[in-house]
Amino acid sequence: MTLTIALPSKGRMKDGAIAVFARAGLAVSAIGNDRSYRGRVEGIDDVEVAFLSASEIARELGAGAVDLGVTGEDLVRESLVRADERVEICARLGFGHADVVVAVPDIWKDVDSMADLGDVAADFRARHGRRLTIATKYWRLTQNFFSTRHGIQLYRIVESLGATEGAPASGAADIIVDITSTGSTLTANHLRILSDGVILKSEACLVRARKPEHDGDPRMAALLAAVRAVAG
Ligand SMILES: Nc1ncnc2c1ncn2[C@@H]1O[C@H](COP(=O)(O)OP(=O)(O)OP(=O)(O)O)[C@@H](O)[C@H]1O
Ligand SMILES: O=P(O)(O)OC[C@H]1O[C@H](OP(=O)(O)OP(=O)(O)O)[C@H](O)[C@@H]1O
Repeated sequence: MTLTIALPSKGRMKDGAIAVFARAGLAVSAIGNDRSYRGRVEGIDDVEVAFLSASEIARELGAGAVDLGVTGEDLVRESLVRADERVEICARLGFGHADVVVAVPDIWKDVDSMADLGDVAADFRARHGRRLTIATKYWRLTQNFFSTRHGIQLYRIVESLGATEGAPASGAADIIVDITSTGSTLTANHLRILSDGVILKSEACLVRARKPEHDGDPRMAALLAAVRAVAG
């Protein structure tokens, strides 16, 4: 049986993933020309590479359609219900660092923590005639953090697929949940992370689909050992 490794075809994760594999002695090349979405690892015949987008890699790992993949932990935890039952994070790769955070307008001076935000949410309908709204593409992470972790139930998620930080200023939502690395987009949009508002500290990870046939497969053991030796 051929093992399939999914690597990012584009975007932030692509170069870092190829570089980690190269350091691990696994030289990845595209089959055919550079636009090809299939590749191979030089010198290893029964392993194939599929080039996919980072978010697709998370979904394909969850479905068991690929064996190993490199993608962001945020995408794994957002895309998959009970992610730890379906996949294993085998190594943290030391690039693609970004935090998924709860951020509020700077001018909300009295709101520093999730508890403060809970108070605001509880009063919101009485004050404004509607629920507190949160712009995000991270539905699952937001619901888990607000409802399960902090017991905040009175809010509404407004889906945002881009320029999320602009939502409070445009009136599309009151607050946001989004990914940040340098923090400059938040600052430019007059937003502030709550003191306990970091939902997840994400980075690029080597992730394995949990499949029984991997147990005792020397190819899987060798791939994991090689990448782990150079991770971080
Ligand atoms: N500053 C950052 N902003 C956004 N994502 C970042 C940042 N730094 C690291 N990342 C990581 O990169 C991932 C997004 O990468 P990319 O845009 O290539 O993925 P994608 O969602 O598959 O792309 P697309 O939406 O085009 O299909 C994030 O989910 C996160 O893990
Ligand atoms: O904390 P920072 O370093 O400012 O980075 C965070 C920003 O970068 C990403 O957006 P990007 O503009 O790259 O576009 P994208 O939403 O298409 O990923 C992300 O969605 C944030 O908006």
